[in-house]
Amino acid sequence: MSKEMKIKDLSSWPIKNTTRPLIISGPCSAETEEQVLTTAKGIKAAGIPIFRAGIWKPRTRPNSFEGIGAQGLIWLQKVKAETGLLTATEVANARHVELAVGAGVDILWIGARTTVNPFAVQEIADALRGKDIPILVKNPINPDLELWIGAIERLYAAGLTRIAAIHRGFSTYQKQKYRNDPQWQIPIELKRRLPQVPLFCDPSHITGDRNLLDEIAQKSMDLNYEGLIIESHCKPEEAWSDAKQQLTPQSLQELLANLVLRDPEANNEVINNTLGELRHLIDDFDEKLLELLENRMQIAKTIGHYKKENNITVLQNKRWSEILEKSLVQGIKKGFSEQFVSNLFKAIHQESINQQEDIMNS
Ligand SMILES: O=C(O)C(=O)C[C@]1(C(=O)O)C=C[C@@H](O)C=C1
Repeated sequence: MSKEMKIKDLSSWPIKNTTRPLIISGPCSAETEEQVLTTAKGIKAAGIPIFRAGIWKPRTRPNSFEGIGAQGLIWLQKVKAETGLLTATEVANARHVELAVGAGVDILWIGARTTVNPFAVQEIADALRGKDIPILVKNPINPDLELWIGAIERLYAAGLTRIAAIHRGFSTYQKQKYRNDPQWQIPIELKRRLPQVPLFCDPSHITGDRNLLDEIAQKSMDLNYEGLIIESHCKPEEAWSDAKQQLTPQSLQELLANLVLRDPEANNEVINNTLGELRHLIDDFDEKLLELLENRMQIAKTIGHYKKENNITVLQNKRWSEILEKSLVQGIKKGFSEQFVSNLFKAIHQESINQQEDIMNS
């Protein structure tokens, strides 16, 4: 179903100017009427067209602030009336949909903790049947592309056509540089599979740190994302949730002004020819890489037959450790990341194991 989904681009959203990147910003949570309206005025002054605020907050621990609830929707109505901004909020069940749509919220999003649950997504899709409101789907907290696509398909099947995706990173067990691991290959694969779905980056949730927002926002622009959803607050350090990752509308305006926007494609013959020649060289190397891998695999298969005849196990842990360690040293010297060399050789080794297993069992 994915390929055939006729999802409309951002020009179909009720916004006058959808030049890339489309920005959605506002506080993590609506806290007070004053905080919502003051932040919204800052967002308006920063030239941002869509104001976001969490009304219902799914929090990891029950003693955290879990959102102001439905009364916050009245504040969003005031934002609309006083600033003309479009409003957006998160929905996690049919009741949220009913209340948010009833209050005139313009855009909805489904959070990462909801995308993981097909029952919840289906409930939201059913509640939205017949209402083609723009909706954004955050990636699930676990790195499962199929769940992310599945949520988009459920909404599309309910008749929604203005669906976008939000990349907010993936939960990790150990604390790393970022709060949520970006795992860029997953949104890149989403773009390959569903090129028609506009993709937003959420640097606030990826980084968890306002000092790191700019590098993630820039990277997402270099990967050709269509939009950014970034949390902002009139007094970020006093925020009731996610205080470290929010920034003032003024700082956000500076961050956006510093983004370098590059063209998705070259529309100049000289550039296209040069790229064409270089890509030709890449094609040649890719072919050679596959030939080399084929030759390597021939040897692994010969070893497989020999192991079978002599009743030796497929996995040779000591030899495999030697290969990995030596390749890491050599690969890092050549300027590759440890992660890349490790992933590459693990994939090669796994394929060797699979092919030797076939030989053993044939
Ligand atoms: O050295 C071997 O015994 C092999 O079968 C080759 C090979 C490899 O592909 O590098 C494959 C499986 C073993 O676990 C170790 C290494």
